[in-house]
Amino acid sequence: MGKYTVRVATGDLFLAGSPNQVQLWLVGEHGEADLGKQLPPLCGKGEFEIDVPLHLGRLLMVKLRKHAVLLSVDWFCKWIAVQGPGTQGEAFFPCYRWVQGHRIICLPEGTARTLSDDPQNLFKKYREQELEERRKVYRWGSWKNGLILPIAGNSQLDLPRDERFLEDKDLDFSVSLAKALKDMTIKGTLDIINCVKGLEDFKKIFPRGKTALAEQVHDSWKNDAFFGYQFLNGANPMLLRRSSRLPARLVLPPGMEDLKTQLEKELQAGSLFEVDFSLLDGVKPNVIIFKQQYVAAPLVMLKLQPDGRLLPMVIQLQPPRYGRAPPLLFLPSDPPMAWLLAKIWVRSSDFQLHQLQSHLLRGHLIAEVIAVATMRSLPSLHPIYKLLIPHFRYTMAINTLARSRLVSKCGIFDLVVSTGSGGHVDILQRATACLTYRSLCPPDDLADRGLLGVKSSLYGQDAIRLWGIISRYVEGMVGLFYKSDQAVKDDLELQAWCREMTETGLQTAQDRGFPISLESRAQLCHFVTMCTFTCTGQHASNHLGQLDWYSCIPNGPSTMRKPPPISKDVTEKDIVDSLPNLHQARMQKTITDFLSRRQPVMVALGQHEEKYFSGPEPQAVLRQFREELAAMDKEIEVRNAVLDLPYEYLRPSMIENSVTI
Ligand SMILES: CCCCC/C=C\C[C@@H](/C=C/C=C\C/C=C\CCCC(=O)O)OO
Ligand SMILES: [Fe+2]
Repeated sequence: MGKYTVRVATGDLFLAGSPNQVQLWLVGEHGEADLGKQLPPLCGKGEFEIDVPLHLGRLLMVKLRKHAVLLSVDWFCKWIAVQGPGTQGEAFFPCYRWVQGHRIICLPEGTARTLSDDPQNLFKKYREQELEERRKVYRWGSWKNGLILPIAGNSQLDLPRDERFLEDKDLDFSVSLAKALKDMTIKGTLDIINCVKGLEDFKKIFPRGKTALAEQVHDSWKNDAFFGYQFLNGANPMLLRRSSRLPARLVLPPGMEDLKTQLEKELQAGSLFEVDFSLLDGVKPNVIIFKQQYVAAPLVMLKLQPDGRLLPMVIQLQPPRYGRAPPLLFLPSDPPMAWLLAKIWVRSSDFQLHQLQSHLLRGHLIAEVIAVATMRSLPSLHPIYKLLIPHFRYTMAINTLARSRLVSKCGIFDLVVSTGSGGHVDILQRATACLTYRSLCPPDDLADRGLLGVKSSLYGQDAIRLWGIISRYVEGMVGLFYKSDQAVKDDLELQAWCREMTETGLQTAQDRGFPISLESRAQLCHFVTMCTFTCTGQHASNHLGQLDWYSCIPNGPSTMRKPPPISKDVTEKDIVDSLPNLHQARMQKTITDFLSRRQPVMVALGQHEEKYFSGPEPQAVLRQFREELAAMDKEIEVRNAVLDLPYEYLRPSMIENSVTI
């Protein structure tokens, strides 16, 4: 018994408060005290003192219930802190979610606990009730067969309120989208008088890139070294791989002996690389306003020069077909327009696989599976929940928007992308079928692609560096709560979480290397590091480059309006007639600029303010994480300062703490 001081923190945004009164209970190990209806939770922080006649002992949780006389108004509660007998300083009860309706909400004290950390089962019932409720609220949906599962819901309003954009994000997204679409409409009306007769006209109509790098793309996109560089450090660094043999599909017609000799020489030297777009082979192209669009499935062979440049050696635009003459091979020595059109076809193919496989699937959709599986399987007391929850912010919301407005029927893909109107779903299904666990873990992925130690792969260097920092952060936290491999095996909540992700969310992905159980602390750390990296660095490295590399339409055509060339007799008009028309180009630029603009409402990696963990040790681990991120950020800044083409997409200060756009 004694005097307790209670502090209540409401969300900072305007709509976070509520006029409703809130009833509080203090739950200790020896008893429970009803504090009655205390201050209405207005914005900001509230505090009150109260005498409690009972001996509560150590405080385990705070319970709260909102009372509405007339109108129930949701309240965003950040946290509650209590000081008094038995709290050893101030006990902290994290919440960081909306309090809705009149249900009693239980907020356990912030110390992370696995089931084995609760030998008296003081929290067992609470954990079970919380998960039972979460499974009702966070339900797996289904968008298309053969894909990993999304959250159920067709719009943000179908999502749990905790997953929807808060008002600042919502306002920024809506206002900037409306402005972008307005600008597109206004400039689009001028397109009636504009016409693109030559490639330079694209530059006149879309004069300036929004960044210094975008400006360089506008100037240098035709250059072979620039073309090769993009496979290392461009918008889509996920397809390049070192050749271990000449690809079977690369049939060299007679007269190409020199090329064969050069390819073999590079192969023997270990400097031959390839980018194979076979995943696009046979994808049904879109028809846009009754006009057939076109898709190809190129193969590019490149050589890594001693100076670090990656130069294209040959482009094959389509795979060989049985019973037909070998496909034409395009060479740097070909007539300039023919070679340029071949490169443009590769760029358009890269746009398709980048946006669908590298960005949407391996960034957005995997992050969503991680988020939904966690919300369905780990209670808020669990250390892995506390570790991962900051990396889920807005992901379900942005993906629901993508499914309803981007890859939906009559969405952006149908309107302006050559793989729209169903081809995009086919590509997602094919990409899902070959999605491996190793490919989501840069140390394994880069090893498998022969990119470890390649100095000109800045993406690779930064990805490995960031993976290491995240890995140490995860190990630091896991080490606090799991003292043996057996403790990992014995954690039934953790095992259920892993299985829910792999078997349900990822749709029996154990066939592709994903674990369905966690047998050791090392395996747990690797898995949680993959989750954290995917929600942060993986998405950022495939999202941020759009602004730089796709603002120059010929460098990333979202569609092609003529079939791939079957001769080298190519004119500039053939190229212009193949590229997106002005309306398509303007829409592409509008959407990619809108999506990839630097987000004003943004939490950078590791910089979340929410305090989910109580206790000095987890805070120390988080502090160390932030120090390592800051060091990496500074070193990238110094490195980039002397580079003609700076690589920024894995700079910690540029990486969002979750997938939010
Ligand atoms: C043409 C670019 C396509 C990029 C697709 C890749 C990943 C998904 C993207 C998320 C987008 C989410 C929502 C988009 C919402 C609205 C776009 C405007 C459509 C409209 O005008 O209705 O990653 O950033
Ligand atoms: Fe994105």
